Formats: sequence, C-alpha cells, structure tokens
Amino acid sequence: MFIKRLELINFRNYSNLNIEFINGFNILYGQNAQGKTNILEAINYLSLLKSHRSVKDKELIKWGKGKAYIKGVFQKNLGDFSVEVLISEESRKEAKLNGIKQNKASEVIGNANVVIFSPDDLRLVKEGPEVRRKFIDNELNQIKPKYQYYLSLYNKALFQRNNLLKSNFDKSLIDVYDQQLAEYGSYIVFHRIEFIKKLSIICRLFHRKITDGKEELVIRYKGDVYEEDINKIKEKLYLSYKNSIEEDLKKGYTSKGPQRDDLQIFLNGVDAKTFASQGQQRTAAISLKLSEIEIIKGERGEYPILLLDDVMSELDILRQKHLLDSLKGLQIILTITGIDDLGRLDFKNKKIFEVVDGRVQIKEL
Ligand SMILES: Nc1ncnc2c1ncn2[C@@H]1O[C@H](COP(=O)(O)OP(=O)(O)OP(=O)(O)O)[C@@H](O)[C@H]1O
Repeated sequence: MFIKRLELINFRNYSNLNIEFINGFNILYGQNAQGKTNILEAINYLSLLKSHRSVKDKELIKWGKGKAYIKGVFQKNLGDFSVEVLISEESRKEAKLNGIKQNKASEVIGNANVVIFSPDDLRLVKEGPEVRRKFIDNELNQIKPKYQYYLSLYNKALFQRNNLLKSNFDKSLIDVYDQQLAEYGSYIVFHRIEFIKKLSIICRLFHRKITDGKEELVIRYKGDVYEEDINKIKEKLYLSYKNSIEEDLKKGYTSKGPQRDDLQIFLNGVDAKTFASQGQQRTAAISLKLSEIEIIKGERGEYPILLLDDVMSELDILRQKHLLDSLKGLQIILTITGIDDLGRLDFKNKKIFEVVDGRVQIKEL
C-alpha cells in the first residue's frame, strides 16, 4: 500500500499543503521545528484517527483556527481509496471513507496501514512497560478494528473503578465495574497474547538475520492472566479484580489487569532490559518494529507505509544499512535534518522534499 497524495488545511503549522508522494523513498528534509514530523503525524492520524504523539485532537488545529482538515489518497492492490478527517474545536471529529461520512470510527481505522518508527521506539526495550504496551496496542488497533473500541471502554471503566476506590463508595458498585473490566479486558488480553505469539516467531528470525546469527531474541507476554481461551481469561480476570479489592482500597487504584501488562524481552537467555548494551537494545527494537511490518503484511496481504521519524541519526552505519536493506519494496517517508545524511541513503527511487516553516518544496540534488 502507498499514499499518493496528502492534503492539509490548518493542521499544525500548515495553512494549506498539497503533496504528492512516490511509491518508493520519500525524504522530508529540513531543520528542526519546521513541520517534518507534523506531516508524518497527519498520515498516521489517517490510519488510527489519533495522533501518535499522545496529544488531544484540538492541539492539531493550527493556532487561531477553528478546524483542521486532513485528506489522504492511498493506493492498494484493489485500487484507490481516500480517507478524510475534519477536526473541530466545537464538535466531534468527522471522518469520511471514499467521500462518504462514517459514523463509526472503526469503519475508518485500519484502512490505511502505517507503521511509524521514531527515536522513542529505539528505546522500546529500555523504557518502562507503557511504551511496550503502546507498541502492542498500536499494532492491534490497525489489524483488529474493534480493539481500540474495547480498549477505550476498558479505560473508562478502569477510571470509574479507580474513582470509586478513592471515595466513600457503595461497595456493591465495584462489582459492576469488575464485570465490565473482565468483559472488555478479556478481549484485550486474548488479542495481545495471540499477537505476541506471532511476533515472537517473526522477530526471532529477523534478529538472527540482523545479528548474523549471533543473538537469540525471545519475547514473552507478561500479564496477570495467561490463557488461550477468551472465556477463561474473562473468568480469571474477574477473580483477580475481586481478590485484590482489599489491596486496591489501600492503594486507591486497581492493581490487577491488562493496564499493567508487559512484554518480556530476552537476548541470549538474559533479560535485555537489564543486561543488554544500548546497541543490543536498539537492535532488538529494530527487530520488533520490522516484525510489526511483516505481521501487517500477513494480516492485510500488503506491506504498510513506513514512516521513519528521525531514526537514522540515532543508528550507527551498520544498523542503518541493516534497516534499509530490510525495507526494500515498501513506501517509506523519512525525516532527516542533515543534508549530509542524504548521501548515505543509497536509494534509487527517491523524491526529496525540503520543509521550511510549514511549506514544502521539491528539491533536486
Ligand atoms: N497547533 C499548532 N499550530 C501551529 N503551529 C504548530 C502547532 N503545533 C505545533 N506547531 C509548530 O510546528 C513546529 C514543529 O513541527 P514538527 O514537530 O513537525 O518539527 P520537525 O520539523 O519534525 O522538527 P524536529 O526535526 O525538531 O523533530 C513547531 O514550530 C511548532 O511551533
């Protein structure tokens, strides 16, 4: 799949942008704070209907304006399709697929498949569990259209249960939330386990290739409940909320459930978070991200669009080469700040855009 055209009106620092990409290697080049990441953010928004930067929709609207508009025209094997979103200060966002307004976000999410790789992802192994949960959730949001819906229902119920724990509450109400959390949580845990199983096989192979067979990467789901059957997950989750009520009352928050899940990562048999070098951790992160691309290909039958946000500068030459060698055949949209970096990116089919203060022009080298 690839994006042919992107149109932005009053999105971040863009008043009006119309940009045509090639099905190859697209380079957004420019100094800091010019609007390179904003373009990647807009493309990613068309895939997930939310920003990858954990910001509220309103922050995406150009300062002083009331609405922001994003449109992307994509091409996949079966033909072209478009996704449009209108984000407004006052009302709910409106999304269209092929020009037709959709009432359910799940009808729009995941049509455009995008993998975004930013310097934060290079810290996937090193950072706390929330980064790894986000990695898993973003992937599942794309391949399971209902996942984001269940996740938001879960988070709402969790927020209400936590509020109840902190207040003078009627104890019987807690059970209502325990049932809701078990219902929504079982969907989340079931799909996370299934995804991590697939991911573990693919990333092991990738990692062997990237490290010339020197390192063995093993990943494992770490959660309160591990079962294959969704009903068993539901039963066990329900029991874990029930059994932890005394502890939760003391703590003032819900101590069990998928909001605490993690991904354990081992390199040659030892915990990579604690024992691996920074370079090894980064390489493992690359293997995980590359596997994400393969999983989307497996589910959707086509490669996703790959957005690389300033990751090249954080990798040494050898890792840059391994990364780029693994990416042939994908549409890549990449941001860089240094013009010198361009020489190192040895791609034939490329288009270079210079980004200056919310304006983009094609650059011939
Ligand atoms: N809602 C908004 N309205 C107008 N301008 C905005 C808005 N949000 C962010 N900006 C501006 O967008 C610019 C940042 O753009 P972006 O994050 O894309 O930078 P970048 O070119 O990727 O830079 P870097 O190389 O530092 O990552 C900043 O100048 C910021 O002030």
